[in-house]
Amino acid sequence: MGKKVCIIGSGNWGSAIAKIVGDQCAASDEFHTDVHMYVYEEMIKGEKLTEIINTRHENVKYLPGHKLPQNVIAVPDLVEAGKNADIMIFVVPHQFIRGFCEKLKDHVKPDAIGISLIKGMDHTKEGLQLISDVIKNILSIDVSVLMGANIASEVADEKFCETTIGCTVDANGQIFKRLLQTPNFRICVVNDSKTVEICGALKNIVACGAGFVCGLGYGDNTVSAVIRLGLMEMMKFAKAFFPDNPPQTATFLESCGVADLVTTCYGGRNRRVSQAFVTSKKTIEQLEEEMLGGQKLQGPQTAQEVYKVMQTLKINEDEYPLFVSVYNIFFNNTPVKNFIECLQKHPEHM
Ligand SMILES: NC(=O)C1=CN([C@@H]2O[C@H](COP(=O)(O)OP(=O)(O)OC[C@H]3O[C@@H](n4cnc5c(N)ncnc54)[C@H](O)[C@@H]3O)[C@@H](O)[C@H]2O)C=CC1
Ligand SMILES: O=C(CO)COP(=O)(O)O
Repeated sequence: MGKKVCIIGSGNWGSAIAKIVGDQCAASDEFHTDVHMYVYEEMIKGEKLTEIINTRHENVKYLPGHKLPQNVIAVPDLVEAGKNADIMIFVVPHQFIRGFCEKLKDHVKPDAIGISLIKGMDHTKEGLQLISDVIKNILSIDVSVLMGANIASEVADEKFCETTIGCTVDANGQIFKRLLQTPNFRICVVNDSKTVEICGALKNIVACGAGFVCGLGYGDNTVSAVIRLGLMEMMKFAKAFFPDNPPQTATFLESCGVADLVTTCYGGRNRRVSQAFVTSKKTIEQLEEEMLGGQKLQGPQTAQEVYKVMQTLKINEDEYPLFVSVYNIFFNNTPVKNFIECLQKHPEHM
């Protein structure tokens, strides 16, 4: 019969990954051919998005211009989509994951395994929680992560790229590799799962900084400085906030680390929208609406979550000037021209 795979999410990245998963499941005996994809129902010019996907095999809103394999079946009911799945792929904007898991609770197979493609973090009274831990704690299943330099439209175009799977159970990492690796989507599996996930979340804050300096008219040298100083803050953060899981430096050299930073700081939505935030003087909400057509930014909210946890844990803000500056620009009306000061006074140069 093969393992049943379901995809929870159908945005830009969710749809691109559905292309890969659908093709791989159709071609392999290890996996059941039909793939359920949970789709948040919307009306598009009078038609349900799920009906469009199931008849025309295209997600016209979030990944227009790409055919989805016919064995990818859009399901508007979350519980129905996840029911009976052996493998669950979570790929929704991080702000929605807790609510989704609460709905799925008690409706997933006890021996199901999950993988999170979600880049972001959750802030609770106790501090920061990784998205994989949110899923794990609510659904009581093992959860791996997949993060890398993977702009969805390029992956959907089958342009070569690499990615990183972080797992705590080696056998599960290998199942996900067999499910997801293609000639143009090459996967390295590592066991430093938490660091892989932290990289995926924090690089979005750094990309906002890259957008700011581009919008302010600085050059490539400045973007590179943002990338490097951002990476130093990411590494420090991973060490300080997850002391029980010392990060392996090598993990930052995988696709999930430096490579994803470079990709997102040059071509990602966080970089593009943050640049327009400087040049257009519009709000992030307006720009998200105008530039992304329903897709969701993760960087500003992650900056806010990271800042809140620094306050909760009484962490010295001066240790993370870039993260704090991105937060202050988005949420405290700090003029964006001040962003350069966080680079000029960075502790890395003291
Ligand atoms: N798009 C990309 O290039 C990449 C995205 N990612 C990550 O993947 C995750 C998901 O991103 P995307 O698939 O790009 O999503 P997206 O940015 O396209 O977001 C839109 C999705 O959110 C859903 N949605 C909108 N309002 C909703 C609501 N009120 N309740 C529930 N769902 C709602 C929409 O139906 C749609 O599926 C994010 O954490 C992102 O950082 C990771 C790698 C690449
Ligand atoms: O994560 C991504 C590329 O790896 C996409 O980044 P954005 O969300 O900034 O587009």
